[in-house]
Amino acid sequence: MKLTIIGSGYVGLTTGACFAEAGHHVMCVDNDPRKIQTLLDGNIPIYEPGLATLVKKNVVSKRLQFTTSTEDGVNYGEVIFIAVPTPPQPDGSVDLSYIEKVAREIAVCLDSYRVIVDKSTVPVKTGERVSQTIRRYAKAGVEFDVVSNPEFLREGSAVDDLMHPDRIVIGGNSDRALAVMQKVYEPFVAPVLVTDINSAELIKHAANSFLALKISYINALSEICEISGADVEKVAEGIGMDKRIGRSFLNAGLGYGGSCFPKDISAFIAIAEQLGAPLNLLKEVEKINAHQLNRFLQGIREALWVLKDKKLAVWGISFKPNTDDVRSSVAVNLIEALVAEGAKVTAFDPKGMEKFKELPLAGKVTLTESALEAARDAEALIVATEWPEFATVDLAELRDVMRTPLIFDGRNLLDPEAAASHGFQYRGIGRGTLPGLV
Ligand SMILES: NC(=O)C1=CN([C@@H]2O[C@H](COP(=O)(O)OP(=O)(O)OC[C@H]3O[C@@H](n4cnc5c(N)ncnc54)[C@H](O)[C@@H]3O)[C@@H](O)[C@H]2O)C=CC1
Ligand SMILES: O=C(O)[C@H]1O[C@H](OP(=O)(O)OP(=O)(O)OC[C@H]2O[C@@H](n3ccc(=O)[nH]c3=O)[C@H](O)[C@@H]2O)[C@H](O)[C@@H](O)[C@@H]1O
Repeated sequence: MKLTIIGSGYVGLTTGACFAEAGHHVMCVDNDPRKIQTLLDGNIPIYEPGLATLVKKNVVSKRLQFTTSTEDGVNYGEVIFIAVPTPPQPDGSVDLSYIEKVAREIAVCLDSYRVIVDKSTVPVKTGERVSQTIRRYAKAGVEFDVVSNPEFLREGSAVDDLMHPDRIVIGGNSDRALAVMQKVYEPFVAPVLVTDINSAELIKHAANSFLALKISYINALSEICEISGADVEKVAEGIGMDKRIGRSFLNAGLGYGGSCFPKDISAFIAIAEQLGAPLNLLKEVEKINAHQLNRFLQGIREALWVLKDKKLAVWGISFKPNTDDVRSSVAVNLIEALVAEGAKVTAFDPKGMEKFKELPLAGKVTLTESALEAARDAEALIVATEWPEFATVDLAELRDVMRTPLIFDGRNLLDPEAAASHGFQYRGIGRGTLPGLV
């Protein structure tokens, strides 16, 4: 099939490449000419494991192409996916202006029947507005259907998530459009759940919110563990062994970040309130998330007494491992707080430093070539992102390069006993009874 994707960012590009890999012909559109030029030059604007190979292969086989022209895209694809940003507004609700603009842009180019699919994460009832907008701006009599097909990929494992999804959700109110969508997903072996548009939109916000709720639950427990002398890692294991609960998303840490959870949870709260069915439970999830970073910072202050002019090493800048994405990264928020208190921060991230350099904060931080280099002469080391390579660092060497042996492990990545045996004072998250506590 011929498919078009409007918005060639994280979701658009990874989805486009995977659709092409599955045998479709895909045109990816973006209104950022620099992004499209980068792609036409054979470069990939994001780091995502496996993506570069997939894009190159499908460009060579001419299954994947790039353009800045929405008109070309609308003429090309039988199905037009919308994958543009849905950023938060100051009040937490979603800025839907990108979606509305694309709806108008598609409408004026429509000449014959198309299925228009919303892949961006949007509040319930957005599909209805997209449909009304297209109808208003399109030529009289032109046929189209709007479908909601939310995306569940995770950054860092996007290619695998897209090629082998847990489920595919298709929300539509027309049999004609649903039949087209079944054809789009025919090459993928995954259960398909067909719903109405509103339910599909709601599933996306509800799924992300539930995952965030799980994280906040274990983070709230981590505080009790610290006070009572229990170990949150064991508690998570014990809870997670119950199949009804599951161990995943019970990693205590600095809280959730990234370009999706923070904005999607606040968006869900806002739309629920707007519809008259407030989700106060999620307000608590947000509070716990903010409290977790504040608590961690307080622990650093208590141990170091004064942060001003102290040299602090931070390992990890990206919002999670295996991505270069630093959008709404808790690691960045942490660095910002340390810098604001006058600390001299030295940081290293395997992939996230280039994108970090685009932020004004980067001018106030020393970036290094390696994790050990960041830790040289540091008075404390803070682990902010759980890159696997940090876990295998030679602790003896680390002890040698650091000025004073303090580790604050915001992701429970290092082995506390090994750290203690190398003379470190170690503080993790919710690891109350462990040796060598700071
Ligand atoms: N990043 C992720 O892991 C996931 C994101 N989502 C959702 O997908 C949507 C997109 O997110 P990302 O891909 O991360 O955003 P992004 O910012 O990486 O990409 C969006 C792209 O859309 C382009 N764009 C904006 N307006 C346009 C227009 N009028 N015409 C053509 N292109 C236009 C931008 O230039 C940008 O390249 C959001 O709603 C997000 O919540 C859903 C699942 C996963
Ligand atoms: O809507 C989206 O954009 C996506 O949001 C998340 O994916 P992503 O943000 O890429 O990454 P996650 O692995 O979910 O991690 C999100 C945040 O939660 C944190 N986290 C995750 C798991 C955990 O146990 N503990 C924890 O603190 C991570 O450090 C990270 O800051 C969801 O997992 C995807 O299913 C969804 O498609």
